[in-house]
Amino acid sequence: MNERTVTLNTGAKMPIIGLGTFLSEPQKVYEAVKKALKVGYKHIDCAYYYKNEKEVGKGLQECFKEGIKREDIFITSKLWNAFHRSELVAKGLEKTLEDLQLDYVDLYLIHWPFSQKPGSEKFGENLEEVPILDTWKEMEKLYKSGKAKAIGVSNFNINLLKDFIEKAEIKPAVNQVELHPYLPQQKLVDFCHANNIQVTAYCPLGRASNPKDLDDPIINEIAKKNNMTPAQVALSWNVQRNVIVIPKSVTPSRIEENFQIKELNKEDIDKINSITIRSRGVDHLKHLNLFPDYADL
Ligand SMILES: NC(=O)C1=CN([C@@H]2O[C@H](COP(=O)(O)OP(=O)(O)OC[C@H]3O[C@@H](n4cnc5c(N)ncnc54)[C@H](OP(=O)(O)O)[C@@H]3O)[C@@H](O)[C@H]2O)C=CC1
Ligand SMILES: O=C1CO[C@H](CO)[C@@H](O)[C@@H]1O
Repeated sequence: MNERTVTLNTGAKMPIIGLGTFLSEPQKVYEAVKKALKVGYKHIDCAYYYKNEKEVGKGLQECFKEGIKREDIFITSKLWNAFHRSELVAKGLEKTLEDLQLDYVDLYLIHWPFSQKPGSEKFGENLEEVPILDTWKEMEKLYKSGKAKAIGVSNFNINLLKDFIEKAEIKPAVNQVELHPYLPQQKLVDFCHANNIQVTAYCPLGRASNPKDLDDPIINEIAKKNNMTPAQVALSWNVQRNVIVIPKSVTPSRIEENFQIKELNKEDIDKINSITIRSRGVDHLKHLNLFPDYADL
């Protein structure tokens, strides 16, 4: 199952499992990237905001020297909220490319659907209004320049996407949102798929949620029965609905474990779908009070 890919609206294939890098300390992420590519990952999820792209880049370059080909690896990065002004979008990507030591990224996402003043590093400080479609126009230019082989969004709900799909010249290839058994957001996933937008699950192990998906008795029972770990069950569940997963780990054994997923039978999938506990771990938008329909995000 770990060899599966999804096809983007550009025709490119995106590996269904990638390595997440948020909160991965710089020196650890360097080792994590090397370990991941060694055990077969072909996809790394990065962001300017994570402040470790230089070390991700170092790890990638070392792997390329050892024979892994750049074109076989799928790299995602994200435009930080402080680079939404038209004149800053290309600069945001340039900084990322410089840090990653790459000529292009395979996918570049608008990280959040709101803007912060230039120079803002802390989430949610110094908000400012920049029309998101102006930012998107610049993203389209990056796509046309070849520096971003595909472009997409993150943390968009159905309402925000509807407007995009209507007005954007180039439609978003991907929407990256929080998805795990305690936050399935099936309506959003279905909407994206119906509109040829692939979906990436962040926090696929429920890192920020409370209660924890990985402690759930149903997930644990299914794991035990199938000789899997709870993490593998949570990842397989998303992959089996064609959702890309980007579990983060800096622990070598977990990096390997998260790549060894197995097909669950329909009965197990139905059981996971019958779980009614809901928990959103990343709920900044609620606190910023920016989107009245946040609940749908
Ligand atoms: N677009 C966006 O706004 C967002 C994007 N992201 C992206 O999604 C990625 C994944 O989400 P993230 O928030 O990191 O959360 P995850 O759900 O991937 O959980 C990561 C946590 O789980 C631990 N872990 C990893 N593997 C296992 C395992 N097999 N068993 C038990 N625990 C495990 C990790 O610990 P350890 O490392 O110590 O092994 C880490 O503490 C991010 O790293 C980032 O790339 C995340 C949030 C928001
Ligand atoms: O990518 C991200 C990682 O997770 C954070 C929340 O804990 C988000 O704020 C951020 O967008």
